[in-house]
Amino acid sequence: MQKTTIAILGAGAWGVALANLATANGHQVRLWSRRGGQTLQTVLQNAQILLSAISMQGVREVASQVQSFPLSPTTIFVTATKGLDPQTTLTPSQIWQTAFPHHPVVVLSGPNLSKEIEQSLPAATVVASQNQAAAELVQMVFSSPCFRVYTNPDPIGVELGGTLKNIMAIAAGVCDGLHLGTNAKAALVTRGLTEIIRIGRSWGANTETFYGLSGLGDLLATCNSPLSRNYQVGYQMASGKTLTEVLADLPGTAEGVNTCRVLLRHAQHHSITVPITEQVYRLLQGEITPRQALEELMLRDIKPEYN
Ligand SMILES: NC(=O)c1ccc[n+]([C@@H]2O[C@H](COP(=O)([O-])OP(=O)(O)OC[C@H]3O[C@@H](n4cnc5c(N)ncnc54)[C@H](O)[C@@H]3O)[C@@H](O)[C@H]2O)c1
Ligand SMILES: O=P(O)(O)OC[C@H](O)CO
Repeated sequence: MQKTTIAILGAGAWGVALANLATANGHQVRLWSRRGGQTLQTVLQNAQILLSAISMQGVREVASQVQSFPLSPTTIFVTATKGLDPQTTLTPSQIWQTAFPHHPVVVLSGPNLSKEIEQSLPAATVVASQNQAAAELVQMVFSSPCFRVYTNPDPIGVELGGTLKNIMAIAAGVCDGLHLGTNAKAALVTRGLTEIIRIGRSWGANTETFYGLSGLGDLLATCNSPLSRNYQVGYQMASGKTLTEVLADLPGTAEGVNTCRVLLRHAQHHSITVPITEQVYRLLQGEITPRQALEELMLRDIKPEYN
């Protein structure tokens, strides 16, 4: 395929892993970090694809910085961030689309623990956009024998799958940290998926998307791997550490911590029942212990599985 010029914003674990995948395919990749190297203007010059792998806390600020520089009208935006904006509850793709209404925006999300991808272990992901041609171009850019990329027409569903599973991964870490067993973990992850779907539908996502790689796939990866920073938050809190202690030693960002707060606000505003999110929030706030969170979930009113 033709070689593409790609600007990757955010040189953290995920930005670097994605940069390596595109470089290995022969594309020209420029990586930007707020902590040095090339200027944003230089990195953006002639970029056909602008990929953001910035943590949620920086997305709005960086999107507004990018607005000050000239871009080709055909530049495709790709967002790989898994979070929700605390001020607006917008998703990262909604922020980029609002800032650049005439450009195609593609969401890249899936079961992608960066440490495994850096070792060239096999993995799959999803690129989702309402602009199919843009999604297909991004698919070509990143596909390789060890990284299989699927397209999907439901960007909000793909994005929310990756974002909401972080809260469930914190809960799964607690479950394993308390040694609650395989039955408990299966129940938690399955009810977690139900909760994700309930929220996702309120955002306009397709239910089916949550059964795919970016939903169930990412949920399984993150809830079962000690490589996940979100899982580590829950696991270490179950071992008696405070959130502050865990975050002090955590390598990189655990987006689920902030997502939980933003999501709970959204759920309360729209009267959506989110029992797992609620208990994770209270645990992160230091209001309850991991054991109390478990009791709260087990002692809820009994009910039909689906309603
Ligand atoms: N690491 C993974 O395995 C992985 C996989 C898929 C998706 N993600 C998602 O990708 C995003 C980044 O994750 P990561 O693991 O690379 O995190 P990280 O903490 O390693 O890196 C975050 C990057 O964002 C930058 N950043 C943060 N605030 C900024 C600001 N205000 N202005 C400019 N830059 C800012 C940091 O400098 C850093 O380069 C997260 O949303 C995460 O959920 C991570
Ligand atoms: O380390 P985490 O918990 O941010 O998870 C990384 C990816 O989102 C897994 O797909």
